[in-house]
Amino acid sequence: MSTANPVDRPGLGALLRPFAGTFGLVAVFQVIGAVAGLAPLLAVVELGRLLLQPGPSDPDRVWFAVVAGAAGLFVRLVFTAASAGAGHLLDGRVQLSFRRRLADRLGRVPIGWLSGRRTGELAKVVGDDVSAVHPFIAHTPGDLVSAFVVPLVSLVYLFTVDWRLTLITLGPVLLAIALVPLMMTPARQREQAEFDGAMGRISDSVVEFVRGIAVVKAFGGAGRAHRRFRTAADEFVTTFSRWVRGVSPIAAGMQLALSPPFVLLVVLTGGAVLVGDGSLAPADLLPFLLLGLGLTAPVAALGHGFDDMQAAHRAVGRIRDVLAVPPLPEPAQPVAPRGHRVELRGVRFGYDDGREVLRGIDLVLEPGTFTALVGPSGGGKSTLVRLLPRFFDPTGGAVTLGGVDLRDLADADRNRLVSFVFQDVHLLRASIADNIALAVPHADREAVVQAARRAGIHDRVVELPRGYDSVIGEDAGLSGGEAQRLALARALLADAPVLVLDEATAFADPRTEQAVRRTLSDLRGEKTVLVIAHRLETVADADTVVVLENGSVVERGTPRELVARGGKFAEFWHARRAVGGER
Ligand SMILES: Nc1ncnc2c1ncn2[C@@H]1O[C@H](COP(=O)(O)OP(=O)(O)OP(=O)(O)O)[C@@H](O)[C@H]1O
Repeated sequence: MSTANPVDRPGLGALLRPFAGTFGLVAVFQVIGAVAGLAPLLAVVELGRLLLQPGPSDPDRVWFAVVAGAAGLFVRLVFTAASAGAGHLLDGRVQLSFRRRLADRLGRVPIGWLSGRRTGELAKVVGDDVSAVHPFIAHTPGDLVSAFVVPLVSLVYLFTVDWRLTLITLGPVLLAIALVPLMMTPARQREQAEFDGAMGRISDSVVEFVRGIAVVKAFGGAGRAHRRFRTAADEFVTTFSRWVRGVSPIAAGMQLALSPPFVLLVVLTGGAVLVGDGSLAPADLLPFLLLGLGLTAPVAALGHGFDDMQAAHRAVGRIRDVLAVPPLPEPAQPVAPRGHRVELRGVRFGYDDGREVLRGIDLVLEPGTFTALVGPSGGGKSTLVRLLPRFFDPTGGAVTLGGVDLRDLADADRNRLVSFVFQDVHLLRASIADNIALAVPHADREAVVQAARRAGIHDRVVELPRGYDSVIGEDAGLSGGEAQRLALARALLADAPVLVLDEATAFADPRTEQAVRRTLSDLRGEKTVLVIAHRLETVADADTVVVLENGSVVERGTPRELVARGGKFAEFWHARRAVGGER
């Protein structure tokens, strides 16, 4: 249910713009360091020339060459270290900024979007994906810049020595570049796409298998699950060999062309011919042998770290996807609610697939009333109740609270007025007491215990080794139903006048069912309750029953009226009665 629209994705350039100055500095340092790195090579060339020439050599010039070479080496060390240091500091700042932006965005996206994602998926984006950007920021720009500048400077120098041998020295690089288009033919691209697809299918089948391992083991489907993986792996082998067959001759050709022995062979052969016919001084061959090897660096640099770059590119894509999720618009000037009457007017809603799940709902929840929502599975009940705490905004119509559209209400007002208990309860790794007192952090222990009692979870809590101080996930593991009752205690302590809940599993434990039902009926008149009801007792207690089918309200009225009417609700009622009034 990604709501990310590619058009809204912030570009990498926009994300990195605030750091352009530092990027520039890193690149300049790197260039100075890399160019200075040529000095020792040129010093060796100069020394070669001086020492090889007939007669005694000028000691001043020899010393100058040695000192210049050493100075170049020193400058190279200082500037490369400065560039690496600045690059890593920059990386730290970029990662911090990405994480801040992600945290800010995640704090403002619809709760419904968050609850539709696995925690691990978002943790990966904020953690691993941001870290994967490291080579992109700290290494690649500097490496690439120097990989191009150094050969360029070398080429200029070599041209001044002998243009013919320069062209010969460029031969291997040109050969490698000429092979690049062969990597991009439609056939190669098709093979690459098939390869990526096969990789994807393998990881999907592994994830599916691992995720479902408990179910697969319990239902004895291991053979089938393994078979999916085997099929994906077999298919991968075929695709992989086809890909390798197509690409390896070209890759090998490029590697050969760029390899030092081949470059040396070309330079020596060309040099030998030119020296042989007397048009090149033997000492002039030296710079070509030393600098010629460096000319292949840019092409090799393009290949090196390619996987890291690709991984970083994909990671940035996922970061941009999250940053592109439209946040829930916040009112510029929040309007204060008057009371807490809830009204849904012509509410329509569809998830990202575009299918309408709510098709024009009109519903009023008067303060202090108890409304039960019933209807067939998939009718839209959960979607409807989630609109009240603004998990999503309706795509049409409006939900108002205290006469104010939820979109014009300050978050704090909404949170003060509406609390909810749904099935996907999130508990913090904190004490039971802190979890219950989430919305009221200063609540005293007595109030916490009172709320827990009303939610039917107190007896279970005191059984735990450290009672209310037991830390969830460390001292205590709670069942789904227990977690929901804890969430109910949280909601009761928050004491919001509107309570929205899904009773599906809240009452799973028959021992506490009575207590919770009693609490819910105690709330009559005190709170506005909207409950997705699964039990006849709950429905029977309701002031109003609303039957939701296929996204529309098909019946509404008191339970008695609806049974008498003999429609959908009466059908539901009699069917449930027939199975003993249970779910
Ligand atoms: N996050 C989602 N993304 C896309 N479609 C969804 C999402 N959640 C629910 N739906 C679809 O919306 C429709 C209504 O679902 P909803 O959960 O609101 O129904 P429900 O009446 O609460 O069903 P149940 O009683 O089975 O919980 C269903 O067709 C469902 O497939």
